[in-house]
Amino acid sequence: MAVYKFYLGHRELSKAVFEWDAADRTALLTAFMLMEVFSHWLWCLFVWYRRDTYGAYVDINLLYPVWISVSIVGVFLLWMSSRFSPVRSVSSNLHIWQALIITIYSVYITFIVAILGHSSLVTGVSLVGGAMLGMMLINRNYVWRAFIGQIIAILAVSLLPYFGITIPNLRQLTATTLPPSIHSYMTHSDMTIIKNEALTWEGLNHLRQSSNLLWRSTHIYMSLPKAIFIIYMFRILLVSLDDSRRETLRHANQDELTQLKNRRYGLKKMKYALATVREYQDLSVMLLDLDWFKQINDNYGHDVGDQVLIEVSQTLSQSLTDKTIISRYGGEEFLIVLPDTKHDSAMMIAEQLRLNIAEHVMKIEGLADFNVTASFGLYTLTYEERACIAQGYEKITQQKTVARTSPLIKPIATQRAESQIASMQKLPSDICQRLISTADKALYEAKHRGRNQVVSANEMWAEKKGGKQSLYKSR
Ligand SMILES: Nc1nc2c(ncn2[C@@H]2O[C@H](COP(=O)(O)OP(=O)(O)OP(=O)(O)O)[C@@H](O)[C@H]2O)c(=O)[nH]1
Repeated sequence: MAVYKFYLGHRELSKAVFEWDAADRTALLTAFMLMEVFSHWLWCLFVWYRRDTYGAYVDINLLYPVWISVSIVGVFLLWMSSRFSPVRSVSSNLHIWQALIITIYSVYITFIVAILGHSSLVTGVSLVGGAMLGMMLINRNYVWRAFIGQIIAILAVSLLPYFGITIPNLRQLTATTLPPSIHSYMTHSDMTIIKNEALTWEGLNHLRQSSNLLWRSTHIYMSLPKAIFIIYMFRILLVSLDDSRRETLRHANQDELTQLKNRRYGLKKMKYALATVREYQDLSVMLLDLDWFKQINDNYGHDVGDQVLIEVSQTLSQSLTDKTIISRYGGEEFLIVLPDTKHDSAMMIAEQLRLNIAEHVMKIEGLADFNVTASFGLYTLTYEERACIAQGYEKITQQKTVARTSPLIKPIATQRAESQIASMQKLPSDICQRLISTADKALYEAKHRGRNQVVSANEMWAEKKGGKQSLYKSR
């Protein structure tokens, strides 16, 4: 078993523990149980060693059978943990062992809780913490059943005295206050002390305080280390969950080959950029497509094609700022969104990118150096056009809303909610697609004009005769 890996940091350890196979995790849980049982055994030893002092608060006659029971459970768990290697190969056996271990532990903990006088601290930590730890390490169904069984058993043990059944208890009862008439409040053991010795008020008080101190310390000793350990394990689990969540998100948003954002995430970021663009800010969109990329694949092979895609992606990332949204839109096509960028600046950026790609020399082992080029289609959505689109869109939505609603006056809450929605949806939902398809038309034109160049859809429209063109009127 890989428990020796505790020298690892908690992040590494978390990975290691949760990647272990089921038999190792069961063995780890057994080791935890064993440590707990051993701590109980040490407590018995301590009380027995100081029996002259603690004999007044602990039932020493009962301590011996308890000690023997704790020892038997300890030896049994020790034997079980040594049996995991053979069990590992037969997985069905492992399930039986898991069920057995958790049942024995539940019965044992119920016994300890009852025999110690139903400490709420020990009960709480054992029930909740033990179940949490168990669920992290072994079959959750077994732990869940054991948890329910333990609750029923602890409830039963607590209620039995009300049905006249007395359960042996290690804790000797002592008076907790000094009433005016001592005899009517004394328990049997206190009465014995009073009969044998002349008990003073201070003596009784001392007895009460010492007893409380012993039992409180016992409950803390039996609960806190376990609670700290379980919280530590839980932290490890959460670290591991955080890591895997981050990893999943990274995979969901990133293109595996180029490490750029993927199409889905690029579009999501673009939508967000459009929703948060400020008044008087323009937004530019570029589509970039490598030229004659099929020939690269055909001439040099798919691996070289992949390498080209990686290097072009690196050139893009290195040439653009963090604010720019760069994503792999398709095979050899990239989508670049420049928030708060005017048309002229966007043209300059695109031209610079084109040069950077064209000047980058592909050095591939076993092949002569070569260069690739790219064509660019660009479109800038100016704030004036955005305002026009938003206005037109608002009119349409208002008309639709009036047609749908009754002439009755709407409640203020509804009006407020509607105006909020309207302000959030200022632009039509297909705006991203429109922007991209407009940039795509410019890209097509760039290919048509001979490739390795930047074409702006805004300039294309300006050059065209016959009326003003715009994103929603250009068909
Ligand atoms: N190596 C590699 N090739 C890819 C990948 N994705 C798409 N391709 C290839 O990219 C090529 C694109 O070819 P075309 O669409 O004909 O474009 P082109 O050859 O670049 O020609 P133009 O765009 O007209 O300049 C196809 O052969 C695809 O198989 C990829 O991830 N890796």
